Parts: sequence; C-alpha cells; structure tokens
Amino acid sequence: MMLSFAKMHGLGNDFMVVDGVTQPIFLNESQIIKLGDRHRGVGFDQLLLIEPPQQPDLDFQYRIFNADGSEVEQCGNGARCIARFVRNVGLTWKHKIRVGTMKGVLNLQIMRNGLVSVDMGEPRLEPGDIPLRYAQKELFYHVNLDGIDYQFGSVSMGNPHCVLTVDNVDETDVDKIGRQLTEHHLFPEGTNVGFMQKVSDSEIRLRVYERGVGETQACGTGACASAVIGRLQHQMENKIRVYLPGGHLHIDWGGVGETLKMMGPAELVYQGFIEL
Ligand SMILES: N[C@H](CCC[C@H](N)C(=O)O)C(=O)O
Repeated sequence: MMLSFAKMHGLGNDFMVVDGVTQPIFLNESQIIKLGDRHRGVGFDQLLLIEPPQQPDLDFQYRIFNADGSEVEQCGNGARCIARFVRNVGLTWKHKIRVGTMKGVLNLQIMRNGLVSVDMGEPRLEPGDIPLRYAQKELFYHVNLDGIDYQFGSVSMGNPHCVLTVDNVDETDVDKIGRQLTEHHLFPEGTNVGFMQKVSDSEIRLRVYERGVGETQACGTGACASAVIGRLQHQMENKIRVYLPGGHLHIDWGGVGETLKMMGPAELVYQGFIEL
C-alpha cells in the first residue's frame, strides 16, 4: 500500500503527519518504529494520525505515536502542525478547529500572524491524574537518583510531565537524568522530563527529555508544563515566553482552574509517499 504523508515540524520537533480521513489506515507498533527510523524510514519524533471525529461537535480525532511506537495522550507541537495540515490538504476550510484526543478536546486556531494558537485545556495537578505515585499533591516532589536528591514539579497536560529547575540548562546532563526519571517507578506510565532555567518572571529556558523519544529540539506540552510549574513554584507571570533549543513558544495561563493557551509556529517541510 502507498501511504501519503506530510513531514512537518514545530520548532524542530518533527512529525510524520498521516491523513487517516481520506486514506483509512491501521499502523501497528513495528510499522511505526520502521517509519520513524531516521536512516531507513521517514524519521520523526512522533507520527500524527488524523481520523474522522468520534463526536458530532468535533472536526477530527488526533492520535499521537512516539518514535518507539507507543501511543500517547497529547502532543502540543503536533497539534499546531495538524491544524496547518488539515487546512493545507483541504480537509477543512475552518480557521478554528476542534480535535478529540485520548484525553480531552483541543481548540486550535490559525492566527493571522501565521502562528497557531492551541487551547490545551486545564493542567491537572493531582498525582492520580498525572499519574504520579505520591500520597498527596505537593508543590515540590522529591526523588533520589544514585544518591543525589532532586526536587521537581509534576503536572499532566494530558500527558505526564516532571519539571526540574536548574541553574543553567546548557550545563545539565539532560540525557542521564532524563533516562533515569522517564521510566522511574514514581511514574507508572513513564513521564516527559523538563529541565527549566528561570531567566526572568516571564521567560524560561527549557530542554526536554521526551518519553518514548529522548531529548527533542522542542516539546509543546513540556513548555506548557514548565510554565505551570514556573508560575506555581517561582511566582512567574501569566504570560511566559519559553525558549527551547529549536525556538520559542508563547504560553498564557491564568492559574489553577484556568485553561492554558500556547501559541507558536507549524512548518511543512515536504509531502511524500511511502510503500507500507
Ligand atoms: N513524548 C510525549 C508526546 C509528544 C510530546 C511533545 N512532542 C509535544 O510537543 O508536546 C509523551 O510521550 O507524552
């Protein structure tokens, strides 16, 4: 079977975007791993599959698969890319698009400035919602790795995030600590691991070790998570600019009980076909 797809990225977090509306498709884990191979396949951090909506008030269903083949609940950079994709290929002419995911609904909007805005819903802070094996919700959680104590914040954006505050992201062993934490028993479903450096009350530098991938050039839900933890732990402002290795995102969160909005770019690299 020939599969048509688009290669896209959000600040270097790269995706294979597949239209499962006009070409209904089922991809198993080994096919996804093979497609994600950067030498023998298309190569991507995530594969994004767009399917017909499961409810009448939605435009599409949006499914996300990490490069290791695991299906996951949310992808912020990917959400911006699918908004651009469904318009580019004519699956919709709307500028405001509602998509269902494994955990909730995303409201996407293509802005006049060329960026894409996403209402990511309400961050979830209860351990049971993350999920995080801790007796009760804490502002600072603690873990000991190889005899070193770390404190972190934790939040779900639909997917789990653990956020550590560091003095300098450039001098942090993201790969070592990220590997230790992403599959730590505190996180029964694994976690994405963000390393944030507070630059000012409205600016964060961030690197993210992503569950199922490793360090990426950008992580949309990771940027959201760092803004939430930055506001709660470090009294940062509502509007935060998050600088990732691949570029920056705008986050706006009014505090607990409010939904969080993210705005950033979504780029098409090429469209192609591949033999499955
Ligand atoms: N690795 C993540 C999914 C992709 C998140 C990231 N690419 C984003 O933009 O939010 C997870 O396993 O939850």
